[in-house]
Amino acid sequence: MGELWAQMGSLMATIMFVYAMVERFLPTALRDTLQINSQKVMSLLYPYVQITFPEFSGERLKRSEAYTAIQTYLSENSSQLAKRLKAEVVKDSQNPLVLSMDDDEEVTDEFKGVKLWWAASKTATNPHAYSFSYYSPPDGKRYFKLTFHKKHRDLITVSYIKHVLEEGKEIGLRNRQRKLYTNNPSSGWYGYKQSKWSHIVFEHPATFETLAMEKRKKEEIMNDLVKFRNGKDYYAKIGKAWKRGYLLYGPPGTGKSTMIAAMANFMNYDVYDLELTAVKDNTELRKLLIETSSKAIIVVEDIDCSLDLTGQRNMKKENGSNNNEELDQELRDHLSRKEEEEGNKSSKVTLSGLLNFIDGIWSACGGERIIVFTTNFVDKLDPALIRTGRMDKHIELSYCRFEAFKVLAKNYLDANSHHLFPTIANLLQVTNVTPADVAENLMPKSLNEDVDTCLENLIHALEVIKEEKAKKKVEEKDKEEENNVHTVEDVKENGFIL
Ligand SMILES: Nc1ncnc2c1ncn2[C@@H]1O[C@H](COP(=O)(O)OP(=O)(O)OP(=O)(O)O)[C@@H](O)[C@H]1O
Ligand SMILES: [Mg+2]
Repeated sequence: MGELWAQMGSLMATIMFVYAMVERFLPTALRDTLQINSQKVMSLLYPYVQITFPEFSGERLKRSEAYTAIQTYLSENSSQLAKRLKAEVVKDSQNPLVLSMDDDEEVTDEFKGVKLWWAASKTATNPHAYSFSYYSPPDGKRYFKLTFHKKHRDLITVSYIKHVLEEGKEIGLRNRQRKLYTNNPSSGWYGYKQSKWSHIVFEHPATFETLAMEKRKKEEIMNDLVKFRNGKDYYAKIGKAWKRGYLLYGPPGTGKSTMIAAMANFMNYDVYDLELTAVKDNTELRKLLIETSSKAIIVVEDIDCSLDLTGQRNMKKENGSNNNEELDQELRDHLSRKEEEEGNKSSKVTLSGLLNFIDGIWSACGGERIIVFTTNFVDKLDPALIRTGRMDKHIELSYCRFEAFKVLAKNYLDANSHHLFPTIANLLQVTNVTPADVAENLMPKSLNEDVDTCLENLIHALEVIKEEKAKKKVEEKDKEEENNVHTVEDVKENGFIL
């Protein structure tokens, strides 16, 4: 055995010596030929292809999207197989602790029957280069290495990598923490902390299940949303931008804002709450649109109050305090200056600007976006704004009827049925109360209030409303009759013959 080791040692020494001689004395051209041929021999002996995906490519500024997507893909699909895992706290993720494979760990994957190997590695840094330095050596550059047999080159480079990147992005979007954005006034768009939108984590708990609404109507909206979500290819086929507009209208407290939150939770989308009065002009509006991401709901609440879409602002000006004769000149001047200032400050977004925002050429950028407008007065809106194609689906949220009440009773009291339900059903048919009012009455106000007390409270409130309504009706009838009598007396007095 000792002899064998001695022979091995001398063989190695000879090889090293020959290699050094070749390096030193062989002409460069000959050396290159030798190298190419040796690589050919190696590739015959080792028929595998390797692709590396570095964490930072080029300038070390931005993490490579491909690296992040691969990491997410591998965390979800292969981390169960890895023996050594790395735990990272990832910001903006639903589950902040994400496990991924550790450095120098290898996992296998399979694609259409082909086996592949993924390894997480790190380039080594030379510690001697930092031996006299105050700083510790930097971490090596991380990368993923994909290895597969060369006969599957086309399948892997064309289909598999695309599949991994798409799936990784999809998982990332699914696991991300959703955000609620609101637009900043343009004075804050530039400078050190420039941003057009500010955000917080979106945590509204509303769902379609808790939304008080007729079941049929609810299902119709959910089906519409699902169809939209799965419609990427369809929209491309018909040559339409992948977006859909919803107009939610109804009296205050009927659940328009709640429905938007339910939609966002159902679709797993971010919400951009656009405050139009803070947008100076159409150009700013377009810039804001460009900065929105895909998989988002863009909301404009109370559209009738946000913009001069109805000619209201002019009316307000005409009736303004400046016309008051009693005001002295100085005060009038002051008010007119102030109005002018406000006019300059306020939004110059026009109807055509908003229409362009919804379905102009720019609106197609980003894709997969829902635009929602809400209003209390649908009749006040310009028909151009809500025509089909812009606002594709009009949803009326109305007063609370029995079916909606049952959802609220289940949400607030865990009551699926009760002997007081029929009384409530009858009362709801003759009173126009909003789900917000019903919800308020159903909510227990103290620890002593049980289901019976809450339902009785609601019945009492509904009866009061019913009585008031009846009283109002009688008063209106009396007034009408009184007017009729006056008319008859006037006619008599003026000598007309009936
Ligand atoms: N359909 C509903 N289902 C469940 N809860 C509702 C519903 N409508 C109203 N509510 C309750 O009433 C509150 C007010 O509702 P919401 O803010 O959604 O009304 P809105 O229609 O947006 O009113 P506004 O026109 O004043 O903006 C909500 O917090 C919710 O608890
Ligand atoms: Mg609202």
